[in-house]
Amino acid sequence: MNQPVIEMQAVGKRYGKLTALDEVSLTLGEGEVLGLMGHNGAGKSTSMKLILGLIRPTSGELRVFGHDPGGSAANDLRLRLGYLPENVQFYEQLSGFEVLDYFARLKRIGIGIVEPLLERVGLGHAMHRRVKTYSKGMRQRLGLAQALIGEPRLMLLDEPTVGLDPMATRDFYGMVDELRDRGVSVILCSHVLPGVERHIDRAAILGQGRLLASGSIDELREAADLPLVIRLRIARTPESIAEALRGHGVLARLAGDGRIELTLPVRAKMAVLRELAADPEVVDLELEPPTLESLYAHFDGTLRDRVEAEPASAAVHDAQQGVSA
Ligand SMILES: Nc1ncnc2c1ncn2[C@@H]1O[C@H](COP(=O)(O)OP(=O)(O)OP(=O)(O)O)[C@@H](O)[C@H]1O
Repeated sequence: MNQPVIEMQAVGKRYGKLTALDEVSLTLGEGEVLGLMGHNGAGKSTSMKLILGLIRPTSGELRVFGHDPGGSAANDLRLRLGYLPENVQFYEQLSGFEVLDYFARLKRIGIGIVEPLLERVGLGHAMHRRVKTYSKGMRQRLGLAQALIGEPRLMLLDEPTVGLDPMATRDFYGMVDELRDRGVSVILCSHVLPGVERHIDRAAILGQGRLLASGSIDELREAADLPLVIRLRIARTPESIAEALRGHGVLARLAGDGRIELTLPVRAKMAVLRELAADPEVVDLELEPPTLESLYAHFDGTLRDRVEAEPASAAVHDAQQGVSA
């Protein structure tokens, strides 16, 4: 396997007594898109700042393209990184062209890249308009163009689609897909974003600085073992359907749109589908595997369980220490 673009081994970051990141281990390969998810204060921005070399870990080992991002290779590394911060701000009086020209000069990249880059993010038509006239989606495109200066091999995108309408969000993910196709590695940092799962290879879920789960969506689905939902168009009562599928662990209820919603264990999927396919009264059915949102809620729930269990286990530990002392 090629050298990972990012290698985090038991990385910790403390601010005084506060543990912002607690022994987090993660890798990111070339051309991989990772969704870094977590609630407010989970440690997402801290992870980004560590990777960017803006802060140093308190413990553990972090390598970006094989180097310490806060070490002597930091300047070279930054040329290979692109960063789109949350709520990106620009000089409002400048045009999109002038903004990008300014950032290109900071990175010591020739002005010749500015126009093609603005075209690439769909701002060609507005490049000479002042930023203050740009919509949220246009500002976000400009932010992406800024992050793309110098053709970075690793992009860090912080909450990139917050506030974008569905079309602008779709366009934005289209650009992420394009980056992946070019072999660029991407970290999409977010609270959970609807629809993001199609555009990421793996998700990592942080909670209170700990890595609660990481893997492909399929791996997370398997680990979470959440029930599957099947929605049926059929002129029968939920009770009669549950009765017909007895033995498969199926729950049935009438959904708001008149469909019947079945909830069942994943292991019963094929057996239930075969029975439904053979039933002439089933007009239509939709399969709804657990979404990233429900997986996130599941793993975030495990954090709450752990935190609730911890005082008890700590008390047991203290008690045991007391006995042995
Ligand atoms: N410079 C700092 N000094 C002290 N504590 C900090 C500092 N930066 C972050 N923290 C704390 O570290 C924890 C993780 O913060 P971080 O910004 O990484 O969270 P986040 O997941 O990005 O949250 P959000 O979604 O709100 O941006 C929080 O408890 C935060 O208060």
